[in-house]
This record gives sequence, C-alpha cells and structure tokens, in this order.
Amino acid sequence: MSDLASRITKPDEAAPAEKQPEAEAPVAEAQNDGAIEELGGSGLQEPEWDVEVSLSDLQNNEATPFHSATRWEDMGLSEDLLKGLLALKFLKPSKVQGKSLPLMLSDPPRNMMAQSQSGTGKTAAFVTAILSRVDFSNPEQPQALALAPSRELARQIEGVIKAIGRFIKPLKVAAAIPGALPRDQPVRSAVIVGTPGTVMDIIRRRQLDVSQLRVLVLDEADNMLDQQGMGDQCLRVKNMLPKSIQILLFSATFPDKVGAYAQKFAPNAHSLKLQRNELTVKGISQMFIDCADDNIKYDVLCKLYGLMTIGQSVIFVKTRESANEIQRRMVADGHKVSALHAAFDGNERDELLAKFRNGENKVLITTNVLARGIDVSTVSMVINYDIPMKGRGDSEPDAETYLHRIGRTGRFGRVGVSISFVYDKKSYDALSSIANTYGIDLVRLDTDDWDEAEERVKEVIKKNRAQAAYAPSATDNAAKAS
Ligand SMILES: Nc1ncnc2c1ncn2[C@@H]1O[C@H](COP(=O)(O)OP(=O)(O)OP(=O)(O)O)[C@@H](O)[C@H]1O
Repeated sequence: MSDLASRITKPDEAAPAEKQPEAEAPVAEAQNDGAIEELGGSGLQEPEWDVEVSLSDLQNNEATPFHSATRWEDMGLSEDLLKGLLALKFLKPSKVQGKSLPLMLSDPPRNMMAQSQSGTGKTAAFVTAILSRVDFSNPEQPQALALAPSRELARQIEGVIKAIGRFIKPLKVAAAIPGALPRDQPVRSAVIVGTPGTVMDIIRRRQLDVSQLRVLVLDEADNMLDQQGMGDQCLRVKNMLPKSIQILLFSATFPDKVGAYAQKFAPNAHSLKLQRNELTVKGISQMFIDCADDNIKYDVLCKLYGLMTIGQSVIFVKTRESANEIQRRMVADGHKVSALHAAFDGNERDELLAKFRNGENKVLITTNVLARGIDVSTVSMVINYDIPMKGRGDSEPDAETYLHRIGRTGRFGRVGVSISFVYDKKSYDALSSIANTYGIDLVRLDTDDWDEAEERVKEVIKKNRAQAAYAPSATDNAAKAS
C-alpha cells in the first residue's frame, strides 16, 4: 500500500481498537476509538472518556509509555531530588525514566542513547541524571552540559532543571544561548544548558572551564548530530571536553543514518530503542485535509480558526517568509495570531513564547525551529500547513520532523489533534509516505461537510482542555515561572 488512500481509515476496514481492561487504559483507549471513527459514518459517538481518569491509571497500564515497573524511591536518588520530583507531582516514573535512569546512574558511568515517544518525559530523565551526577559542594564549577537545538528548548530545559532541583541548594544553572551570558565573564554554574554555537563560542573564549565536566547531554540528539545541521558544531564541542565525559543522547527519533554515527559519538552506549510502529503517540488523532489548491489552504486555515482558539494551536509552515505572510493575512482578516521564527531577535522570541505559554496568544505560526521539544500542555491542535520535506530541493518527505511537529500536542497522556494539509500530488505523496513509514491511519476531514468535520475535531480538543485543567503540566508551569 503506497498512497494516502490506503492509510485512510474506512468504516469496514477500521482496525479494532486494542482491547484493554477499561480501568487500565481509559485515556489511550478512548483516543484510539476517536482515531478510527469514520467521518460521515454513523455519526459521532459519545466519547467514553471521563475527566476523572487520572494519570495514575495510565501509569498503571503496562502497555503505555507512561508505565514503569520501577519507583523513584528505588533508584538511589538524593532526598532533595525525590522531593523535587514529587513536588512536581511526578508521582511515578514513565517508561523511559524508569529504564534509562538506573543505566545512566550506574558506576562506572556509561554512555546512553535513549529513544522514547514525544511527550513521555525524556527531559526529566536526563535532568535527574545530571542532578545526580553533580557535586553541589562545588556549585560554581561547571560539571554538566546539556545541548539543545533551539534557544527556546534550552530555556525550557533550564526551567525543568530549576524545577526538579528546587530543593538542591545552592543550584546554579546558566543558559548559554545568544545574548544571555555577560561577555568575557567566566561561567560560574554547575550546570550549563545551551545551543551548540554559543557553547562553542564560550569554550573558545575560555569563559567556560570544561576541565571538570562529567556529563554531556544532547537533547534531540538525531537533529544535533545531523551532518547537514548542527553535527559539526556538536562534534567540535565534544572534542574540547574531557575524554572520560559521560555522553547521554535523547530523542524521539533516531533514523538509521544518524543512529550509526550516534554510536560513534557515544561509544559503547546503553541503548533504548523503539520500533518504527511504536513511534506515534496514541493520544494524537492524526487527520488530513485535501485542499483543492494552494490558495484554498489559506481559506481552510481561516475556517479552522475557531477550533484553534478553543485550546491552543501551532501552525507549522516551511519558511519564515510564509509564516510572516500568513500571520499578516490572518491579522488583516481579524484573527489574533502570532508568528515566531529564527529571524526574530532573542528577546522577542523569548517574549513570544512566554505569551504563548501563558495563553495570552493562542495561535502560533512557526517554522521547524519549534518543531522539537517544546512542551506546552494546552496545545490541542497542530496544523501542518506545509508537509515537512528535506533533502535537496525538498525532494524527500521529512518523516522525523512530522513526528516531532505533531508531538507538540498530546503531551504525557493527553489527547490532541494534528491536521495536515495536502493540495497537490507532491504533498499528497509525501504525507502518504510518512503515513506508511509509521503505519499511521490518517483520517480524512471532509470539508464538504464542514459542520461534521468541526464537531469531530472539537471533540478531541474538549478532552484536551478537560485533561489540561485536571492535570496541568508541571514542567510547563516551571518553564513559565523561570
Ligand atoms: N513522571 C512524570 N509524571 C507526570 N508528568 C510527567 C512525568 N515526567 C514528565 N512529565 C510531564 O510530561 C510532559 C512531557 O515531558 P517532556 O517534555 O520531558 O517530554 P519529551 O519526552 O522530552 O518530549 P519531546 O520528544 O517532545 O521532547 C511535561 O509536561 C512533564 O511535566
């Protein structure tokens, strides 16, 4: 089956939702039911979803990535760290946390390459490892370094470190991102989080003493090691660090091409890997709209505006120029949307994201700069206005970026919707190929019956709202506060 039509779920071929005892997997199951329901079939079913369903039910279900057989208490963590995790209401570890932490903390330290679906708590996993490795009797000596591909993600990780480490005194964390550090002054923090360019810069200018660094984390590691992207910078940084440093690589995706290189970058690493068909998060209802042509995409986007603002939404486009242009048109048409991309200066970017996090801005148009890692639990909808492409002349569908983009919703067991726009053979084939790569059954939203399409999306968004109110994201709040 090679085209999108083969991945559209029809009533007669809809796979039965995985059966699990109701009490064990209520959220995941309800989401699954939603995803296989056919538009224009027997009509909308009442969701069997209950706001009272707690995260602990989900975490008790072995079939989900939120379950772990291990308890925080059994991991040998310090009292302060345990208190920090529990204060964030991280009552139990998720699967990736439960599996990776004992390996990362074993002695002698060994490298680690860990893959887990978007929104399953990879940040808290490596942050807990970092905070366990640092000697806080020497709080101004740089000891751990975490690299991330964007300033926004670096800032978010900084917030999570401060939140999980709030009982550790004194905890000093520095953000090595453009414009954040005073020039020519030594960095006096035990933990540094930054983007590779700035980190390279401060090492070369001898602002950062690397001699005592013992842990290096690459978040979004496949992206960071990509030879077409930041691979070169990350390698240069690594080559300036002590040879014995423990290297921890985390991502939701490790394409084969990067996987082999990652093993060289982090030799002899423990490895936690997922199968391709395990990569998608069940809570995200993945849909698409077939637009007659490129112009119609804009009209459809405006039609979706009402739905976008029930919760919060992120619209992904290919270029900064189109982000600006779509924002300009939407604002002129009376909609409130903001745009964020790498052409804005650092402070503007920080401010825009802060306004999005606190809900002041509900709709954000952006490029791939925000495709990875950003954690805002109230995002209920992701729109792929342009299907992500890579390679020379955008010749190849970018399946990894698709997965990261849609992963901005459906965080830690919540539900969400992604809607991808196709309008010509190329975009149709690209989405089709992505769907085949991951075995996704995409639901087609029929714009001829708009009311029904709208109802269908609204259903999921309302669930997300209820979930976000019931279980607000702790790290999200932490990032807001920092
Ligand atoms: N053990 C836990 N219990 C409850 N909530 C948790 C736990 N661990 C993490 N979370 C929450 O899960 C959300 C997602 O976590 P995180 O951002 O680390 O995901 P991720 O796996 O890094 O995702 P991505 O691949 O998109 O970067 C965060 O809002 C965080 O507060």
